[in-house]
Amino acid sequence: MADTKVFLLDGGSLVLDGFHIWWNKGPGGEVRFPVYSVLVDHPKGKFLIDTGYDFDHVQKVLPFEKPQQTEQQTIPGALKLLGLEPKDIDVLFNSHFHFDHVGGNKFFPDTKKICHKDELPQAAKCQPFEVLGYSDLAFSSEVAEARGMSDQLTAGQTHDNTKFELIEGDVELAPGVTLIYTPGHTVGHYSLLVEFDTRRPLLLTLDAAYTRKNYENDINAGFHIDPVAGVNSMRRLKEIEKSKDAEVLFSHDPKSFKDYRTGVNFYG
Ligand SMILES: Cc1ncc2c(c1O)COC2=O
Ligand SMILES: [Zn+2]
Ligand SMILES: [Zn+2]
Ligand SMILES: [Zn+2]
Repeated sequence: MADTKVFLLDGGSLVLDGFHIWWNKGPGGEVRFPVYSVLVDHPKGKFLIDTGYDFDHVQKVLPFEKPQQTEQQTIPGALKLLGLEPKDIDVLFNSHFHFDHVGGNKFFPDTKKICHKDELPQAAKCQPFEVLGYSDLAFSSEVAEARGMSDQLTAGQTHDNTKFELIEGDVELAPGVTLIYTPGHTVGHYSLLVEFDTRRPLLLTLDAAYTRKNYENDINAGFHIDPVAGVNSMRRLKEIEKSKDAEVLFSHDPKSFKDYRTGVNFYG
């Protein structure tokens, strides 16, 4: 059987203050960090994990994050680089519903979508300090309506073509492709473990650890719903890293991202 391939779809970058990236630690000052999505090209299908941010949304709602994104760093542009279109994706999984992970969901009306069972109701009725994170609601007409923001929906989006299959706990999406439940950053956050025939596994923390510094020092990002759960999730990921001898990739690490394989380069 052909081996699994993992592509990182470069989604451009954003800016946050260092105290948001490393909560209570810093250092402060502007930090420009990468945003990417993950395409797992598996013999059983093409699985897309997250869809980056929508440039217009960030410009309008979070202009202070100074979005930088070329056409090729949109989801359709990144897929086109691989000779693919949104309709070629079999399953779209959102690690969580922060705006920098759902911005391209609207391109997948006919794709099976999956998320954690608690993430959807949380986005529909979130804590006051989560409003910015859960600010792009165009991934779900149900959530947009619940938050009184149906104006964010594009023409043609309905309950039916924005509905999600709900999961809980660790779930195997396909043989060797495991969603690891890592709550803390959000109630329903997931990390991703991909195992291969011909190389060591990849453990993608996604937002359970923005950077290596967060991960190695058990430092939460400034955005979290439960920092104790967040620390426990990082500790669990380190156990998995050890037991699987996995290569760890972080979601928003300016230093590490420079060495990550993006574009047509893949892991596998
Ligand atoms: C990158 C990112 N992730 C989460 C949040 C924000 C971000 O910029 C702002 O408010 C949030 O909850
Ligand atoms: Zn997040
Ligand atoms: Zn309705
Ligand atoms: Zn993020």
